[in-house]
Amino acid sequence: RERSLPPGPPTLPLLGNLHQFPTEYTRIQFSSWAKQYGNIFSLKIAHGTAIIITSPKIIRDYMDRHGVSTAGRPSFTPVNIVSGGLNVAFRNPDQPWKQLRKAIQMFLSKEACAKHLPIQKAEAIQLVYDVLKRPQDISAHIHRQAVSAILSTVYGTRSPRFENSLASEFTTFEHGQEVLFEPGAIPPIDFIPLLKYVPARWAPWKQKCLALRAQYQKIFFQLRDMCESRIRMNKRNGCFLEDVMDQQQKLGLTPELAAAVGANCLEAGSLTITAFMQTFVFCLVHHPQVQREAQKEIDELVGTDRLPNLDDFERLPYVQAVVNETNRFFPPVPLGAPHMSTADEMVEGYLVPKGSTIFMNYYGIYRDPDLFDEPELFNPSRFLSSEFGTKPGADDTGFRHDLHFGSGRRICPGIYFANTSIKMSVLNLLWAFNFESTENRQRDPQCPIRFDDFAPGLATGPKPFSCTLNVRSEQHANLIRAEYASARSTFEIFEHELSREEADFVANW
Ligand code: HEM
Repeated sequence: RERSLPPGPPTLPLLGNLHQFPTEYTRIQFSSWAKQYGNIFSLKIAHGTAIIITSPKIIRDYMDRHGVSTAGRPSFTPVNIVSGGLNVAFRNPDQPWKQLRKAIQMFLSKEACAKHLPIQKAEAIQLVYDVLKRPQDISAHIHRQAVSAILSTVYGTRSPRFENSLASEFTTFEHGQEVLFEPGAIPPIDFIPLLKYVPARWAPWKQKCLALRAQYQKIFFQLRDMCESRIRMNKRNGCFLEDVMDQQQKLGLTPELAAAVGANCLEAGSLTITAFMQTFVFCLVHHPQVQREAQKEIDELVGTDRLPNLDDFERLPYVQAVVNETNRFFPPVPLGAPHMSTADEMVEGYLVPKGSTIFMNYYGIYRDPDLFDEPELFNPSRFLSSEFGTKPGADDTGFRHDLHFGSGRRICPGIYFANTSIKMSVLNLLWAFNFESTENRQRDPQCPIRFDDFAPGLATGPKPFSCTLNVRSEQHANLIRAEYASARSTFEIFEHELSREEADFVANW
């Protein structure tokens, strides 16, 4: 390691720290190294450098304030193979990135999101209706809702059920990617480029990438073609991709780029929202006192004659604290998406050389005992006594509520869309159900959730868990049924291309 670099674990000749780079649960190893080497430390991966930041202040001062020189992305060959080089989150800020990001921002602006609100609201109603009918399948219902809301708004077609649907096909594809894309999960081909040329038969990672590429083309080209044929047949339903296709020339998008716009929204948006919602349910299942506190607050404001609405959220400080604590306890993208520096820069007295891969260790920040009292405990009340949940006397410089959505020029463009969906779903679920564990293992009552309850992956949440959600009263159940019946007219606009089985399902569900 060059002396000007931030400190880090001792290196071996040629390999650097390559032999120590974790192959899964990278977030845990990074957080433990941060304790040992500080909130900015470095790793040598052959002759490349990785910088790991575990401090909101450094994220603000370096990543946010030097947005241009930290906006690069390290080359990540597996993503490029799967997406044909068009995954916006993994592309350097070149012309196609600008085109894709501009188009995606059109879809996600506050103005555009106002148009998406009715279907987001209807999907949040179907979530509670689905849970009412099949309470033990909450995990599938959450996946379905997240995928279906984006499918409807982007492509104009929805997934009314999870099984044998676009939602399950996409989720299988997405899980395949997630496991493969976690830092450390495959050989370091981008640090040792020679490894790229190992033939597929000796490189399992390559075989997996090629299989995923075939799935990508099937799913996203088919969805784009569906929109195209709707436009040709004059049967538009106002979805975003129809706008993109109308402006394809103005936006300079080839048909492949147009398909990628939708693919990026679906990929970046659905798994992250799902990860948050799964974590939320998991934490509530194991903290009945938090449920009761949140329900008391909701009951006082909303009562039992109506479902909650989005405006209620601003008047429910404890529910807001539950959402903030869920993000702190396990951020959906624990290490963010790696950036790459495009210029030499001095940070906290150390050199961050041009070409370094930079990780923002949100997981480590939120588990830092210097910042949070008993960070391993799920305790929403910490957000009632300080804005960012930090302990008395802790320095909260650089904290913001959207810290875990990234930084600088690459900050997530979907914050508003995601938060709207999360707020509505959290409110509906808390209003309607009591969450109960159905697993037959004893947990420590002081600290019921452990780090190994969570799965590896880039965007991830708890490992599969068993629970059930019981409706709180017959009056709640009746209201949910009535709201679902009213939501049908919002759904119908996006149900013209359902398969016969899906149409039968809708008629009988
Ligand atoms: C809870 C929900 C979400 C979380 C936690 C989340 C988090 C993130 C993070 C950490 C990044 C990387 C930022 C960086 O590089 O510094 C990112 C990028 C991105 N997100 Fe999100 N996201 C969420 C929802 C969404 C939604 C709903 C959409 C769209 C429908 C979306 C679209 C994107 C896109 C397109 C990028 C790539 C931006 C770029 O590289 O230029 N995200 N997100």
